Amino acid sequence: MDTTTAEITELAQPDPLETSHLDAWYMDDSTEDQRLPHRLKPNEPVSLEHLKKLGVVYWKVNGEEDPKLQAIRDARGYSYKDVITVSPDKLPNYEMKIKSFFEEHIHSDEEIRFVLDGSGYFDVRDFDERWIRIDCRKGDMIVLPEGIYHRFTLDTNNYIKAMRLFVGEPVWTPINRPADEHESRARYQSSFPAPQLVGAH
Ligand SMILES: CSCCC(=O)C(=O)O
Ligand SMILES: [Fe+2]
Repeated sequence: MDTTTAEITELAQPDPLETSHLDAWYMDDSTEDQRLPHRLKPNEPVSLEHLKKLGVVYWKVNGEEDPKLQAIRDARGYSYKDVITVSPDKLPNYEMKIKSFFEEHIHSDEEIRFVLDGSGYFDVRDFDERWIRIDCRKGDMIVLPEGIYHRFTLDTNNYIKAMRLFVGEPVWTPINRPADEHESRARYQSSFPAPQLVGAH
């Protein structure tokens, strides 16, 4: 059965906040192993609603055959896809790659990942610079917007397999912090401005 344009548009909407579950939390400052959860005690969760304000988009996708995947690709123009496996024995130059994934950086495009297997953490900076850790597992699809400061690490399972999507020819180049003068950073800040804190208390 063909999917109509209206159906594609509907399926590609970010999941309704009340039905989505994505575990995210503010990180502690400990310099212990980056693969540990680094939750605050007590835990300070971060809602999907908050992530949305930072420009992070999320869907739950039920495998590669889920029509939602194709609908999202069609609606957002994700023409390119490949699959990356990050684990000590599957990723060439593993140590170097892992190190560069965890350097705080931005990109001049969205970073789109659909987790096919395993798990890992995407960390993004909040408006006030605090690190938010996002626990991504099988079935989670997230988009980090152009210009957001972020990094990635495996968790203690040391394994993730993810589909990477892109509009057109992929550019994976990280622009390491400081990138405050980069045009993608400026675009990010105008698209997702920090909420006005004056008078908030
Ligand atoms: C989960 S994909 C592996 C990490 C990655 O591709 C990246 O940080 O750019
Ligand atoms: Fe990145």
